[in-house]
Amino acid sequence: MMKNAVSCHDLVVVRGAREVLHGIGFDLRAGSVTGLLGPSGCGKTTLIRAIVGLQDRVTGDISVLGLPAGAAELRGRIGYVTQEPSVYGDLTVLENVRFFAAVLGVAAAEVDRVIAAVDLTGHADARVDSLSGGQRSRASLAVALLGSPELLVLDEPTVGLDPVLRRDLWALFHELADAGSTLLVSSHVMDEASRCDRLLLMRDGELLADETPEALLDSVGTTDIEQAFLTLIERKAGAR
Ligand SMILES: Nc1ncnc2c1ncn2[C@@H]1O[C@H](COP(=O)(O)OP(=O)(O)OP(=O)(O)O)[C@@H](O)[C@H]1O
Repeated sequence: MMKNAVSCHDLVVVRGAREVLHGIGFDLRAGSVTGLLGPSGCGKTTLIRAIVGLQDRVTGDISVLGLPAGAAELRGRIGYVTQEPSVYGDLTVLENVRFFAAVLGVAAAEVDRVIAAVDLTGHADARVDSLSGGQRSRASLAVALLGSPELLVLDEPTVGLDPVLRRDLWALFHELADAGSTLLVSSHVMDEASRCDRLLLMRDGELLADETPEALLDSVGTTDIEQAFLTLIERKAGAR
């Protein structure tokens, strides 16, 4: 089995007139849930877009499931959920999922499974534009789960969700990882960090940490991820 689902080295990305990622490197172990955490604007979405092969002006190496990021053979092997819902508002949840299953050539039996996985069975016949924001993002997630992709990249999937749904979604992420998928989940909510197998902490286009939550807390002698993040920022400023 492949050890690393993603390997990045010396990743630099320029957007507009600015360099927004400044030489990032890390590996994502296959079958794990990695949290990509950092404040708004630090470059999480840019990094995610580079991994899924959608970002222009990328230099450095990114290997995804053993292939260069963006390779045509990766289509169907990666599920990507953006911050914007990617489902049609004028179709029901069921119609959306059936449509994307047909487009992707995924067995019809998968449709009910992915809707149940995101806990939308009770809303399967509701039009997406009548759902709450959190329900809409779960409908997008259901589509991303079609075909059981080996790599799932989720950009802030828990924004706006209540604590119970957040807990249930994190439980789902770990079930998917236990079944062999690799997940990269971005968030700017630090308290989600403890739910991850591993953390990438970002700030201003750089990685401040690439650790397990426990190792990160130990290394700065705190029990609070937010405090750990602040300490790392101070250490970095002191080292300059
Ligand atoms: N289309 C663009 N053109 C130029 N610069 C951009 C563009 N999109 C984003 N940026 C800049 O790139 C930087 C990283 O943005 P990015 O969206 O990756 O951050 P983020 O960490 O995902 O933020 P958020 O948590 O708010 O989604 C920001 O400084 C942003 O202003």
